[in-house]
Amino acid sequence: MDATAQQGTAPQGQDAQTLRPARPRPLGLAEVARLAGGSPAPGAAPGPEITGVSLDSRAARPGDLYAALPGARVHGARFAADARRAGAVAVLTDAEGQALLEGSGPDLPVVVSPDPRRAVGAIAARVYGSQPQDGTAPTLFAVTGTNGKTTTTYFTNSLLRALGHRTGLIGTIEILAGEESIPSRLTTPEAPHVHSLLALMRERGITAASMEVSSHALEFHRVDGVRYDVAGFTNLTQDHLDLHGSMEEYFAVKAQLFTPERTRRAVVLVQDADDAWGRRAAEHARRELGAESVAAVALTPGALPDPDWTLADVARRGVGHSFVLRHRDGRSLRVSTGLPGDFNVANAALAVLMVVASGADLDAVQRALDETDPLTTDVPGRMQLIGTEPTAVVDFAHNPDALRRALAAVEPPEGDGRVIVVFGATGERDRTKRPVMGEIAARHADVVVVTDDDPHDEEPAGIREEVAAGARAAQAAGARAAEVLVVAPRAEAIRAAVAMARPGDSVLVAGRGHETVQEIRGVDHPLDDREELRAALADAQQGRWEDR
Ligand SMILES: CC(=O)N[C@H]1[C@@H](OP(=O)(O)OP(=O)(O)OC[C@H]2O[C@@H](n3ccc(=O)[nH]c3=O)[C@H](O)[C@@H]2O)O[C@H](CO)[C@@H](O)[C@@H]1O[C@H](C)C(=O)N[C@@H](C)C(=O)N[C@H](CCC(=O)O)C(=O)O
Ligand SMILES: Nc1ncnc2c1ncn2[C@@H]1O[C@H](COP(=O)(O)OP(=O)(O)OP(=O)(O)O)[C@@H](O)[C@H]1O
Repeated sequence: MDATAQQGTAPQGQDAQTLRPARPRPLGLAEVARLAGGSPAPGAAPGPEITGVSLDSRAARPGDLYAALPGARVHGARFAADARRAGAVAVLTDAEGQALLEGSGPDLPVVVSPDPRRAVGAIAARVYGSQPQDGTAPTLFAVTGTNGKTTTTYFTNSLLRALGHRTGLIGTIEILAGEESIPSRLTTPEAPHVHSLLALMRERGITAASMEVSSHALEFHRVDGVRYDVAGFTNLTQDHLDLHGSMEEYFAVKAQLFTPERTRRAVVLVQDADDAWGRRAAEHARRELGAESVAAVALTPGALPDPDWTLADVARRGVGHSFVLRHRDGRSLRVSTGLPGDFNVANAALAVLMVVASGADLDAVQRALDETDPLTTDVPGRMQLIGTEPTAVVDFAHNPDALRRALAAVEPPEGDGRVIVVFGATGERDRTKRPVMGEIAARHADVVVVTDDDPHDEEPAGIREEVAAGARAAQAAGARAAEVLVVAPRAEAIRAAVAMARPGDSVLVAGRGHETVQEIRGVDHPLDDREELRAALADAQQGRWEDR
């Protein structure tokens, strides 16, 4: 999977980078310097007021402050001349950037800050007026956690719409700030885009918005200057250790969202008594925000000693589930979702309780749930059912926990069908999860077909081998898988899986979900798992007819 894949159906040229609110609030450089905790560089002319912010020269617009940030590969100061050509009127940078600009930099006023990335959010919030305290800003929901963010934001949005809101959305699949879908390149956009989108939503009369907040977003200050009305925590399991180094650090970054600076209220899911991260998230949120501002949710009995809400009466309803949410004061809600997987029970519970935490009337929420079934909304590439004989599902599971749960969700009910899984691992990202995912596949599937995900600049065969090694080791230790195959390219692997499948089997194509391009050595190749799976199923069907 690759969060940078382009999606959506917006008119050409519209994306989070180009959309800006119509009425920015011009800001003088002295104020910029104050917000940045820095100072205008010696000798800099007072400079004009800024009307926008960009941290990428390629997205700079006339009147912008160009934030020239130190990057992993290069310092943004190297692109200050490009930003100026695009119309930027001032530069915000650090001491290293200032040194780079001296002599060869463009003739623009420079504000020097000890930590310019940290300042961008506050400046963008001011210049775009993204969250004024006059009641015109949309009620804002954030969802964080390793898995379930996209699904939960779609559920939240759908329920809010059922309650009569005009809604906005910012996430991995798309951005909705009006009628059209805007392509999304990141799960959480950069701070200037977050603030400009929130301001745009306000201008467009959107009354409630949900957004995904990734750990990258918190680490890179992308949501600084935003205060949410309700923040939700789905779960924490292994992912992104390449960025965070350890689970402890990963948790610490996520926990930042549950502080008074960033949210008024919180809803935290705790899976079971072994869910140490969920418990810690609940304790942390209660400590930071006050117990009365936190709804801690026990998804199973004993998950928490003192839950605010508990989940009860979970029952299958079609491919999905129905369940009841009970508050310790006796209030309750009947909820159902048509999306498969026990994890979608958790996502649905979180969405409903976030809306309740925002102040929605419980009876109105119950009516909306009963009358419009809002949690049966489609979520592209998330447990998306492509065929029924065999059961053929495309899912975005791209880390160990998600893969394990997605495999459990496609288990044939009678137990006589097989589970066939096709998946790979992303190049240049968390290598430690490759053998772990291989092992999980071998333990929960009968046939494992290892293939490519987004290799990026890494050698694909090596990635496949690391995944397959985990599967084979588990197989040797007696795991369920009868076969472990390595097939590339991915379209071939999908065909191979479908060719093997009998009508009672399940085929899960995991890892890429809604994505429509595969990036190999800097080149995007069109590839949509849903189309490939559909085509393979149609061909197999045709073959069966011809054999008759
Ligand atoms: C690993 C990571 O997150 N990197 C982020 C980081 O990039 P970087 O430090 O490598 O930047 P760089 O290429 O060295 O460039 C330095 C600076 O020069 C600027 N620049 C660069 C070139 C140019 O022509 N003009 C220009 O202005 C860049 O905008 C940057 O500010 O800073 C950039 C902006 O300052 C981010 O856009 C970039 O995110 C990249 C695009 C990315 O792909 N991030 C992914 C991993 C990500 O954030 N994913 C999470 C979700 C993950 C998940 O849950 O699965 C997400 O929220 O999407
Ligand atoms: N609550 C959950 N717990 C565990 N796994 C989940 C949960 N919800 C969804 N999943 C699995 O994780 C995959 C990704 O789901 P979703 O896109 O909703 O999460 P996400 O947090 O937005 O992921 P990403 O940040 O990578 O975009 C799904 O396709 C499914 O396999």
